Amino acid sequence: MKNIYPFNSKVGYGQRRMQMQQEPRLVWLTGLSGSGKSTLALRLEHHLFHLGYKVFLLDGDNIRNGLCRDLGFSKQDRKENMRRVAEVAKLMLDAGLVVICAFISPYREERELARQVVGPERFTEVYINCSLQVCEQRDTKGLYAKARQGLIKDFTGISAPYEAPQSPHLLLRTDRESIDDSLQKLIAFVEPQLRLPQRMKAAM
Ligand SMILES: Nc1ncnc2c1ncn2[C@@H]1O[C@H](COP(=O)(O)OS(=O)(=O)O)[C@@H](OP(=O)(O)O)[C@H]1O
Ligand SMILES: Nc1ncnc2c1ncn2[C@@H]1O[C@H](COP(=O)(O)OP(=O)(O)O)[C@@H](O)[C@H]1O
Repeated sequence: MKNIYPFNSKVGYGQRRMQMQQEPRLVWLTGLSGSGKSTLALRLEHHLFHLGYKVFLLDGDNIRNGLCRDLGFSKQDRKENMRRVAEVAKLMLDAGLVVICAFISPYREERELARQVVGPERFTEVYINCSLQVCEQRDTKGLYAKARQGLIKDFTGISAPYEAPQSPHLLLRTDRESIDDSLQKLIAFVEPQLRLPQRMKAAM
């Protein structure tokens, strides 16, 4: 790094958490296209918002419409996609927010990079596990059909790899349970992680 002089804010991280009354955390949803990432992420965001949490969702399709519109789906581009998203998520966590990320994020190495960028203690990995067969049957956007016809290259699960998490914090079998069941498990796992310790609540 040349001629760059990063500096620290005069506002401490503890002060921000107290003002926001929450533990900033990145909830990272990974899984195949059509596995249920967006469905669950949207509902989790909505639920947490109405409980009073300051929460924001970053979703692949939306981010690729702006910040990452110059990126495709080669391994290199997916890696850059993850790097940018992880850096943005870090800033949002540092500002005190709860962040939900919904990205296929097919490479273990890239998910690990995201974990390191934001700090492992603030990172919760949720594996949205749905068989390729069921995702393909759902084919909510018609992308699998196009991929099978060779109209989309590097399509995850068809012509590009998906490396499943080996020890996710939470695993949801969305091909075997209802949306409500998956959502309840997700909320029950995540929400307690967002509560400030009692002593910090008392300090406000
Ligand atoms: N080749 C290929 N492979 C996978 N997905 C594709 C592809 N081309 C377009 N799409 C659409 O892009 C969405 C995935 O974007 P992500 O940013 O989550 O992908 S990645 O994390 O960089 O792998 C994905 O959204 P989801 O279906 O919500 O996962 C698709 O709508
Ligand atoms: N348990 C479940 N969790 C999430 N989605 C589910 C579940 N069961 C069925 N679905 C359906 O699967 C589809 C998932 O699509 P989507 O959320 O767009 O996936 P992704 O964002 O991973 O591409 C939706 O049509 C949804 O209604």
